[in-house]
Amino acid sequence: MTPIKIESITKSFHGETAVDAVSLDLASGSFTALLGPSGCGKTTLLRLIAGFERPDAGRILFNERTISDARAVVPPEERNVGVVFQSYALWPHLSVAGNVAYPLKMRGVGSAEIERRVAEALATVELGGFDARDTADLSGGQRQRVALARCLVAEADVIVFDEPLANLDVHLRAAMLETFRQVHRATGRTIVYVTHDQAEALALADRVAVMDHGKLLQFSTPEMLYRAPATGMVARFIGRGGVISAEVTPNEPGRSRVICGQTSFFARSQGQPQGPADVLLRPEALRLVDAGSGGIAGLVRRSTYHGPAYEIEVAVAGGRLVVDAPHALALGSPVSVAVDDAWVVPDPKSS
Ligand SMILES: Nc1ncnc2c1ncn2[C@@H]1O[C@H](COP(=O)(O)OP(=O)(O)OP(=O)(O)O)[C@@H](O)[C@H]1O
Repeated sequence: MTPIKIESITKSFHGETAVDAVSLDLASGSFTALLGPSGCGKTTLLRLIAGFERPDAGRILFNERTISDARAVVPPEERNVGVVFQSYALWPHLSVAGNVAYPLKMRGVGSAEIERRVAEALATVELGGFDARDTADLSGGQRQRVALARCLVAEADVIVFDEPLANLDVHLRAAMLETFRQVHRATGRTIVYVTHDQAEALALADRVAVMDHGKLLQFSTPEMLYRAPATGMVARFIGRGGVISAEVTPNEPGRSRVICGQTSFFARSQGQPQGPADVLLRPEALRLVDAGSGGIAGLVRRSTYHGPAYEIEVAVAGGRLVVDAPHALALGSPVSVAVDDAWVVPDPKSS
C-alpha cells in the first residue's frame, strides 16, 4: 500500500496561483477528501497527485519515492494510480466486462485470470451478472461502478476520485457512498476524493483537507472540522450554524467566557484567547428558552420548515444564530437562546 507525502506543492496557471504551498501527509490506506468551494484548487491538487500536472515548486512522494517535482513527473500510468472521473470515461464500444478487463489486456494477462479478476471486481462494486451489458444501457451510478471496478482490477495502489457523484441524483448518491465506503474497507487502497459537497466529505473520509484560494486551511477528522474549525471560512463552510462577533475573556485553558449583548456563556477555545473573536454556535447546542431566563436576546429573522423541525434564524448582538424549533415563529418576535456549547474560532493572527 502507498502513503502519499505532499511537500509544499505549488501550481500556477498564467500567473494565477491555483495551489499555494500545500503540504499533506496521507497515510497508507487512508481515505482523504479534498473539500472546498469552486475554484479553490482541489482538482488541480488531485491532478498533481495523479500525475496529470507538473508542480512549479514542492514535491510529491509515493512510498517515500519522489514522483513529482518541478523538474520531473512520473506519468500517471507509471505511478499505479486509478482515476474515477465525474464523466465516466468508459469505452463505448466495449461491454461492461470489456471495459473492466481493459487494463489487464493491456498488460497481457491470460484470459482465465482476466475472467476471474473481472468477476471479482464486478462483485465488489455490486455489478455481478452485468458482464455482457452494453455500457450505453447503464445508469450513471452503474457506469461509475464500472469505472471503479476498472481501477480495482488494475490493482491501483492509489485511487483518486474527481467529483464522482456530481451527475447523480440524491438517491443514487447515497447508494454510491455506501459502495465507495465498502470498497475502501475491502481493499484498503489509499483514496483521495475531490468534492465541493461537505456532507459527502464528512460521511466518507477519515480525514478532510479544506482548501480555499489554493491554500490548505485545515486537515483533520470530520469530527474535528465540525467541532473545532480552524478558521472562520471553515466554520461557515462546514455544517449549519452561526458565527457571531463577540468579546471573549479567558476562563481556564481550553475554555473562554463569551460576552454577547447583555449575557455571557462559555465556549471551548484553543488556549486562552482574549478580545474580539468569532464564535461558532451550532443549532444542536442551542435552545429557545423563555424570554428573561438568561439566554441571548434576539429577534426572529427567518423561519423555514426543514423536514421534522423549523430552522429559525435569530438576529443577536454580533450576528445571526440558527436554532431548530418544533413550530414556526413569527418574523420579528423576540426570543431568548440558551447556549450549551460553542467554539471560539482561533484568530489567524495569534497562531
Ligand atoms: N488548465 C488550466 N488552465 C488555466 N487555469 C486553470 C487550469 N486548471 C485550473 N485552472 C484555474 O486554477 C484555479 C483552481 O482550479 P481547480 O479546477 O483546481 O478548482 P476546483 O476547486 O477543483 O474547482 P471546481 O470545483 O469548480 O472544479 C481556478 O482559478 C481555475 O480557473
